[in-house]
Amino acid sequence: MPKLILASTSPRRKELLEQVNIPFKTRKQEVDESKIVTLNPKEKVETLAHLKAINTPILSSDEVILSADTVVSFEGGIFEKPKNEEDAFRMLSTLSGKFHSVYSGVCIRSEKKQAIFIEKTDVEFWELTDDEIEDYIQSKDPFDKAGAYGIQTQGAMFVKQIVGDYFNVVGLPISKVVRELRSFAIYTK
Ligand SMILES: Cc1cn([C@H]2C[C@H](O)[C@@H](COP(=O)(O)OP(=O)(O)OP(=O)(O)O)O2)c(=O)[nH]c1=O
Repeated sequence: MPKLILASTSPRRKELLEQVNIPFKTRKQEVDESKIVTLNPKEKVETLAHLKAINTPILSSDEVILSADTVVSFEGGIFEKPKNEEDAFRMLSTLSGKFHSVYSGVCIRSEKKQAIFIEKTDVEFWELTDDEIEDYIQSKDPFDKAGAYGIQTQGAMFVKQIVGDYFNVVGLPISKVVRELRSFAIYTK
């Protein structure tokens, strides 16, 4: 049986694999994300997911590496994790009352083969007041999340509707990941 290695420090990605009962270990990857300067969200998540996968060593021939990258895209701009409170405020006030897209790129690789795919989910936010945004920023929830919100945490209160896979917004389109892992002979328990 091949062994799955999650090349991620994201607690959400770990939880989603646990949720569907796939056995795995984690291995830290080091990638300088600032090197990827493209404004195309699909290209960005695809390149970064690939970079995370190839920067994670395969230590035995039965290992399969899984990595992912998630960004928020709005009117030609890409929102990653906010750098500070001002950055988080800028992102959330820009997304207020509008639809944006969340893109995740996923890369799965073994010694023999590699698969890369992208998933998009559209999210509509209610109109947000400055007070509401400021209170949310004080909770510190935005800072480890692309677009400065967590749909699975307090950021849920901003979401009017979504079109597409909810789990993709959380950072891993888990049902597609499960299907793709089958072609690497990795299965749920
Ligand atoms: C939009 C959104 C993003 N996010 C998260 C998912 C990702 O973890 C994060 C985007 O950062 P990423 O750079 O994709 O991932 P990461 O740095 O957290 O983890 P790693 O590179 O080690 O795999 O934003 C949420 O948790 N909820 C949300 O609603």
